[in-house]
Amino acid sequence: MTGLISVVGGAVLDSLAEPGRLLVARRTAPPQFAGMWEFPGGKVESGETAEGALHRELLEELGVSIRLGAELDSGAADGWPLNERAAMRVWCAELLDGVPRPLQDHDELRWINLRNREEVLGLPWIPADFPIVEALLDMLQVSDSPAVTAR
Ligand SMILES: Nc1nc2c([nH]c(=O)n2[C@H]2C[C@H](O)[C@@H](COP(=O)(O)OP(=O)(O)OP(=O)(O)O)O2)c(=O)[nH]1
Repeated sequence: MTGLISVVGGAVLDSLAEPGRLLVARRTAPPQFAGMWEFPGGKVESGETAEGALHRELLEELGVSIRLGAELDSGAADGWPLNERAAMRVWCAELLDGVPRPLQDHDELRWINLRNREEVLGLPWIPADFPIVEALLDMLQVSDSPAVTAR
């Protein structure tokens, strides 16, 4: 146990097999993150698995059910560091049911084109997310698809 707060995020793709677009969400709170883009998700609750938390968060926040693909490898069991107290694990995912809507915590959702690296990285992401977004872009570029279709 590291004592870190566990956060999970979904890199929701238009297709796990042939990813072309990524669903991103603009936060409304807290003030230091309002207006910034992120991977929809949230904190793992007591008694939940990380994957279970991600399913729950995306249902609550976006009203969708998802199929999980591969986890984006951070090289650490806790995932990607967000700050001194929290780390986030991120999974690729695709929609199974529902049309994403900003039901909670976000005021806008957007499908962005993964092939336009400058546009993706030009969004005002939460600062801690930039290395994660870069790793996602790298993974999707180098892979013809198997890396995101597992599970
Ligand atoms: N969901 C999400 N949170 C992120 C990202 N990047 C990042 O630094 N964070 C931070 C923001 C928050 O401090 C924390 C996640 O908390 P949250 O507010 O989304 O969690 P939650 O939905 O469970 O909300 P709550 O119960 O605490 O109100 O992680 C990201 O890409 N997605």
